[in-house]
Amino acid sequence: MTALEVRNLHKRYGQHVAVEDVSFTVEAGEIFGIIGSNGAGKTTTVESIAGLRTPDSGSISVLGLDPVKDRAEVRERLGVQLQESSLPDAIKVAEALELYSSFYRDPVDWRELMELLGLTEKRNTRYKALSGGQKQRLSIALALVGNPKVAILDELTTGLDPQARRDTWGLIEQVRDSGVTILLVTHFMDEAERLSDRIAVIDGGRVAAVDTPAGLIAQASAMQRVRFRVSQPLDSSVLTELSDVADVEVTGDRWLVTGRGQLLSIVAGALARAQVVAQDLRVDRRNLDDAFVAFTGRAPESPERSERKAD
Ligand SMILES: Nc1ncnc2c1ncn2[C@@H]1O[C@H](COP(=O)(O)OP(=O)(O)OP(=O)(O)O)[C@@H](O)[C@H]1O
Repeated sequence: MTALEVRNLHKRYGQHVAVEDVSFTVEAGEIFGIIGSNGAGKTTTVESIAGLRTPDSGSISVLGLDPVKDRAEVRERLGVQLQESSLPDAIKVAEALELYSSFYRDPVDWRELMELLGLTEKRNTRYKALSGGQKQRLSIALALVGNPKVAILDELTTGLDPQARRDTWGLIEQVRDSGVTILLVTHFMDEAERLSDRIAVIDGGRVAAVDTPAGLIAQASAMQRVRFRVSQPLDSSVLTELSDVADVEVTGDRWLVTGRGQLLSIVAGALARAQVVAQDLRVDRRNLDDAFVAFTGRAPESPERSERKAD
C-alpha cells in the first residue's frame, strides 16, 4: 500500500527555484530516507508534504489525502519533527506532551511515550534546562504523540553524540516496527544507510536516484577494488590478462586490483593457480558516501562536524 506519493513537485521562493521537479513514492511501513547537500530542497519537499508550504505545481498525496485541501485530516495522521522545535523555554516535559496530546482525536498515552523515550525522570524539567539529546527525544515524542500513521523526521540526530545517535536509531526502528511509515531527512550517510529501506538522493531540487542503500551503492560503483600483499614474486600478467580486471597497481609488496564482477574470487583463483599465497586479501567496501559523491558530485557532510555534546 502506498503511504505517500509526490509527483512533479515544484516550488520557488521569488526567483529562486528550491525544488525543480521531485517525484517519489513511499510504501506503508517503510523508512524512506531523503539525502542531499545543504540547500538541495529536502526541507521544502517534506514541509510541502506536511502542508506547511504550498507547492507551485505538482501533486502530493498523504494516505490518499491532499495536505493543503485536507489539512485537518492530514494533521491527525501525520507526525512531524522539524529541524527546530519552537517550544517555550519554561514549559515542562510532561506539560508539553500533555498539551500536544490534547490537539489530537486519538492520541497515544503520552506517559507511555515519555517512558519509551527515557524522559520520565525529566518530566518536571523545563525545556530550556534539557540537554541537546533530551530536547531531541522530546521533539520525537511530540511528533509521535498524535498516534500518526506517517512520521516525518528532519535532521533526527544533528548535534547528538555518537551514543545518543545510536540510541535514537534503535528507537526509530522500534517506531517503524510498530507500523509507522517514516520519512527521514538527513545529510548523514551512515544514518541513511543504517535506517532506510529505500533512499531518494535529492540534488539541485531534483531526484538524482531512488533505490535501496545497497542498490544505490551498486549503481554507483560497478568497479570494485581488491587489495593484498605477497611475499614471493608474482608476474602481473597473471592478473592483467583476466577479462574482468581493469587495472593492477603494485607498490612494493602491496597489490591493488580494480575490476568488475566477482573480483575477489577471480583474483583469489588466479593467485591459487599461480601458487602464490596472498596475505590480507580483502575487498574495499564501498558505502553510501561513495554513492552520494557519484550521484551529486559533492562530498557528504560528516556527523562529527555538526556534533555537540548531548547528555
Ligand atoms: N522561505 C524561504 N525563502 C527563500 N528561500 C528559501 C526559503 N526556504 C528555503 N529557501 C532556499 O531554497 C533552497 C532549498 O532549501 P531547503 O531548506 O529546502 O533545502 P535543504 O535540502 O533542506 O537544506 P538543509 O539541509 O540546509 O536544510 C535553498 O537554497 C534555500 O536557501
